[in-house]
Amino acid sequence: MPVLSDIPGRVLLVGAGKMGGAMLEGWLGLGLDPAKAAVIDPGPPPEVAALLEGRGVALNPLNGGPPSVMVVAVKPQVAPEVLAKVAPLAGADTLVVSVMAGRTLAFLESVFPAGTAVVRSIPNTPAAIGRGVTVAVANDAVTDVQRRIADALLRATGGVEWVEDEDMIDLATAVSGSGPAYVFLLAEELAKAGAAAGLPADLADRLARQTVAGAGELIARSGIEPGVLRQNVTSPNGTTAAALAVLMDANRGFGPLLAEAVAAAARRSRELAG
Ligand SMILES: NC(=O)C1=CN([C@@H]2O[C@H](COP(=O)(O)OP(=O)(O)OC[C@H]3O[C@@H](n4cnc5c(N)ncnc54)[C@H](O)[C@@H]3O)[C@@H](O)[C@H]2O)C=CC1
Ligand SMILES: O=C(O)[C@@H]1CCC=N1
Repeated sequence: MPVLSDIPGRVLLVGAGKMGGAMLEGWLGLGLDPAKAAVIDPGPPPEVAALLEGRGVALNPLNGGPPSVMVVAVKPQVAPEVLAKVAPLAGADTLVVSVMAGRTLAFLESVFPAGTAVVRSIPNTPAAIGRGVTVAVANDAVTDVQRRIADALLRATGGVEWVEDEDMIDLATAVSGSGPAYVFLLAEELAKAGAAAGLPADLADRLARQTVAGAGELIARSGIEPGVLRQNVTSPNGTTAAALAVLMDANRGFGPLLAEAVAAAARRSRELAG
């Protein structure tokens, strides 16, 4: 696997918000030369602006020649307008890596010259602490070397799963791309339920956060399947069994609710294709 310091030429990041900023931080942390990175963004958030200034990464450079990689991390809704402006900066050998939800390989190929190498991917926000997971698909123009470069850039924020079938990206968006929000909602609602049941609200909040964080870490570190970890909490006819009878209800439990949520997110991803 190439290390980031080996990437030839420049890496141009278009859109350095939550996701683009987290990726850039990961790249610089893993050895990408700041002089070989550049950002196009009319208004990056203050913490990203500070990172750019602190590390000497060029913001909105007027020249520099075609980058070897252009990473696109603007909102999918503004993609046509933004890409119309930045596409001319790409050269024949530029690899385009998109992290935009919904925007398809066909859309991206329509914006850049025929034959442009394009990777469509979907990361998630634990990328900010190097614990993200990204699912990626490459078009036929992507060379082996370019795929390894894309892999190294995406892997700077966590794991990477490559798929061959682009339809999997909409489904992955609904599971891992949006998934952190489902887990954060669980922490919010668990705290609320605890407070409603009579715990002091601040204690309920601390217990819920620590429970979600600790349970996630246990999955990560133990390597034990979530179903087995669940059973390890569940004493026969005990308190957990009483709660799970509600949460695992075939009609109104987590199962059917999450299936509906995942289907809604995947549908929205397909709508964003534009
Ligand atoms: N936040 C998330 O959980 C995930 C986001 N994504 C994708 O990442 C992309 C970015 O999302 P976020 O970082 O959350 O949004 P964000 O709003 O934090 O960042 C977008 C950035 O684009 C910049 N921007 C706006 N107009 C621009 C222009 N004309 N040229 C260059 N930059 C411009 C904004 O100033 C902002 O810094 C989206 O396409 C989203 O679908 C993908 C997976 C997860
Ligand atoms: O909500 C969204 O559209 C983006 C994509 C996945 C997570 N956030």
